[in-house]
Amino acid sequence: MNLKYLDLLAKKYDSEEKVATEIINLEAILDLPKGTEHFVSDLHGEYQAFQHVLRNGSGNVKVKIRDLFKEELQEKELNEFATLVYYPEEKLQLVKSNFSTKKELQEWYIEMIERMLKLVSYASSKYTRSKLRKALPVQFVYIIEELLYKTDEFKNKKDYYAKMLERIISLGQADKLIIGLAYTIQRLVVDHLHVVGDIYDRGPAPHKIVDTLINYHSVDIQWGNHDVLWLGAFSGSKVCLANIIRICARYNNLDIIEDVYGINLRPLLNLAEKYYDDNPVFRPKKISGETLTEQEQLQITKIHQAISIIQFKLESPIIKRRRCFDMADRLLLEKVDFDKNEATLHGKTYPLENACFATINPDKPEELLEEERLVMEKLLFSVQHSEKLARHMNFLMKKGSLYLQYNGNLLIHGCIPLEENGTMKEMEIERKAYAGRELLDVFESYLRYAFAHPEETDDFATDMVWYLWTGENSSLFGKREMTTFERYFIKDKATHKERKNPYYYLREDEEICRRMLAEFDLDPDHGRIINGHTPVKEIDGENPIKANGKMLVIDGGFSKAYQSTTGIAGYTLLYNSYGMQLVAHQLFNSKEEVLSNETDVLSVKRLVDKELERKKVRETNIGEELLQEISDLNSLRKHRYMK
Ligand SMILES: O=P(O)(O)OC[C@H]1O[C@](O)(COP(=O)(O)O)[C@@H](O)[C@@H]1O
Ligand SMILES: [Mn+2]
Repeated sequence: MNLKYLDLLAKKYDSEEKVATEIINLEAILDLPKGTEHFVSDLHGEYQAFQHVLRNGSGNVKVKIRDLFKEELQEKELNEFATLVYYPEEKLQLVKSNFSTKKELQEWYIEMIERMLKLVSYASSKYTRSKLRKALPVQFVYIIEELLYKTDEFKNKKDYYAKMLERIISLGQADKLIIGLAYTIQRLVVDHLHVVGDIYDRGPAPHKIVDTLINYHSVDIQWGNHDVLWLGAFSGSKVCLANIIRICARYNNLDIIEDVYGINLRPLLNLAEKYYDDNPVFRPKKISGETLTEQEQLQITKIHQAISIIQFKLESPIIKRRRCFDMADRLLLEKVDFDKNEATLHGKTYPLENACFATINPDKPEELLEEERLVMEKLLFSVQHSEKLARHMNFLMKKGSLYLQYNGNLLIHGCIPLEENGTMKEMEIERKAYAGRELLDVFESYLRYAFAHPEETDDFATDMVWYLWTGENSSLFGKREMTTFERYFIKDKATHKERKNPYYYLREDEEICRRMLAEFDLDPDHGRIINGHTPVKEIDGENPIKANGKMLVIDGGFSKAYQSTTGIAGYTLLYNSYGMQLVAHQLFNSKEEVLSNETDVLSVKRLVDKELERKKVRETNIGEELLQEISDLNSLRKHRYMK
């Protein structure tokens, strides 16, 4: 063992007793049941729905409430109490106005605080006291601990506890205590959160999701193609930047760019006003509940066209300079006959609809107008100087990766590109062929390089980030082509098809999933692959549990825009010491609805697997780290203290 390291360790544990105490503590933790993991994916800016799933722990809070109180409370009371735990601030306001006397309110407070304490105690039963302490609201740690650990066998302290509760109320602290306890409960029911990609795009508040994650006690992220698009823009890729603005315009979310991240869209708007007019296919999508004036709609429609054309222009030079991307068939502007207004794709000629090509020079279709070039320069400058975006993107980098092996499972947003015959698909990058895990590692190293060098905007690494968004071999995209251009301009739906990588049907095959797990050094007998990215169409009877349980697809579509195709409002997954459960969530409208109706959004659980023996911390990733720490401490003990 490295002596310097032992010296360092000896500073922290400077007596034999301290070493022994820590060893005993860590060994005890190893035998505790494994903490609950919570998996979510494809949040797509749906902050409120995400909040709801977090707050109810995918139904876990309700289960615990039921376990504890089903004998003494009616269904209605159980629901009311659950709502108080999910949304304490709002619920307190609603309830308090119902009481006519102070006494009634006081009794209610006492009852709620006692129930909450019971729930905290139950939800924390598999944690150490020290871990629970960290989850308690700091300002009330002392009081809560006193109340939680009241061992009042001799009834000596009865008055003492009653007095304490009374004083909490009379000193006006009851609301704060209830709120603090509610958040403690939310935190205790989930030990660790995995976000399997696609936080950004389509929905209105991805930034609020990221802020929530930044404050979350324990989380990791597997980037989705949409997240990588934002990372790409921040890393200097103008084509990624054009894409994020295009998608925000399409879904009427430009305020994320302007108001949230402080990026000035005025230059783009000026350009758009100059060259574009109304165009039905570029009108912002209408998601229920939103109202826009005609003028606002028109403005967005123009911006949407301006940025889409810039995007298509920016794609061409990249495709040309990066032969290994093998995307020549996506040089779409070159396939257009601007006089006849038609395009020839794969030997077939199609008329173009909704044309808006005023800024295109037919002889050099990829060339940006000077005005367009300047707009993009300015946009990139503000993107790279937005403090808030920097904070959010840095967080995505710090907590994120392309894939993750965690407690025996493989978490990945999209796919592992495969050939039809099930072998790993190769891609040649800078004269070397990569496939499977190696390919993903290479992708990730380019992304990290691009992010670390935002001033390099046209280098290979930055282009590669765009490839991760849209390239055939991208593990995040997993389709042969992205037919954005065709969907805007060609009527024939056959051209809109995006052919999926064979992975998407081969993943039904257990043997293939086993091989992929082995590729990532995971045990095929116990591991599973957890995917997001492709909405599971419950409506059509699609099953999210595939390959005999080796493959779980949890994109049920938080995205409002996609709910009509999936029929539900998202899947999440829970993995506790007893096994794994898939949770299907019914449509979530708003927290106001939950608060007023007391109806929790229905969550249907499906057992994926039941552990024969309760899983312990010892068998987890954290367990492995603890075992290493214990072995280090034992060395310290041997070499420093046993003389
Ligand atoms: O529905 P929209 O906004 O047009 O987006 C469609 C595009 O989104 C994609 O599905 C990628 O987004 P997802 O990762 O959410 O599937 C592309 O394949 C497709 O071209
Ligand atoms: Mn995706």
